Amino acid sequence: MTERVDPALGAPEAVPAVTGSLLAAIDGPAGSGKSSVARTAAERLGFGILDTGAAYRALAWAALRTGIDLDDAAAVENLLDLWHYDITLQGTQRVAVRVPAFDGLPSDEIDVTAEIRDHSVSGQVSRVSKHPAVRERLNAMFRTIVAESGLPGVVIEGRDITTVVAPDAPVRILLTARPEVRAQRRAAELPGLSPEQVLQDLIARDAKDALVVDFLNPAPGVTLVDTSELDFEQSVAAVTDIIRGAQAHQASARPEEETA
Ligand SMILES: Nc1ncnc2c1ncn2[C@@H]1O[C@H](COP(=O)(O)OP(=O)(O)OP(=O)(O)O)[C@@H](O)[C@H]1O
Ligand SMILES: Nc1ccn([C@@H]2O[C@H](COP(=O)(O)O)[C@@H](O)[C@H]2O)c(=O)n1
Repeated sequence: MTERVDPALGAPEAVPAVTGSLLAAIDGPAGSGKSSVARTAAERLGFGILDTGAAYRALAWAALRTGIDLDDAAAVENLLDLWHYDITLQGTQRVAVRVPAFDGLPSDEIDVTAEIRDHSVSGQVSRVSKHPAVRERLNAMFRTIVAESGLPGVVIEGRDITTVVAPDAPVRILLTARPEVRAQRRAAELPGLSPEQVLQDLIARDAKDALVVDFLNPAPGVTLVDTSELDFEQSVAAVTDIIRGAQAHQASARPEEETA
């Protein structure tokens, strides 16, 4: 399912509450398995998955392509006024942006699914995610996407989902692993880079991102899932078990609510 969202419509006062379907919020540092583990868990549960980092990456990609200064909050906000952003919540992930009226860019939608994972974007994305006003706009967009998804459940993953975007979600997980373990796993999918280089990059990005939000320590009520000693399947099972537990709890609480 593809959602087209205009962030300009997502001003804080216009944002629908994140209610209805079961929402599972997952945060974690770079390379902790948010995309892969959370996505597999969501698929097994029949839920949608909203990868919020993809929006920051797409915004950084668009800023780089249009030549604006990523450190200039007003310029990045102006870009948010002009772009359209699409992301799939189910099936193979597809991320697309349309940025009209910029030199050298076609006004039609561009599929950026692969390009936003490039090292050149990963290395610059923290420059757009550091702006509080940009975060507010994107957070409003995320809440709108979830509220309008019509899905029985959505897993939403990022850095500040358990604390800022959906602090009332019935499931809130901080997914983590030791930096060396994360670097080893990430290096296995990036043959050109050594684990040492990947570790340096991960640590540098986490340090920049941690200046803005805390995704290294679980907030009160957030369940810590450390996968350092777990394989992929065990990690997925840990996450799905927590979500299934919340589903069962919600189902058992519902008849009481209805008769109250
Ligand atoms: N428990 C695990 N055991 C083995 N490999 C794992 C485990 N968890 C994640 N991985 C692998 O680690 C790599 C990084 O995971 P992933 O891309 O999902 O992290 P991420 O948190 O989304 O990273 P980023 O924030 O940089 O986008 C992937 O290759 C994934 O398959
Ligand atoms: N909720 C979020 C999600 C992401 N970011 C920023 O985006 C970058 C890319 O995120 P990935 O999950 O794809 O690694 C990340 O480094 C942050 O700068 C964010 O700020 N908040």
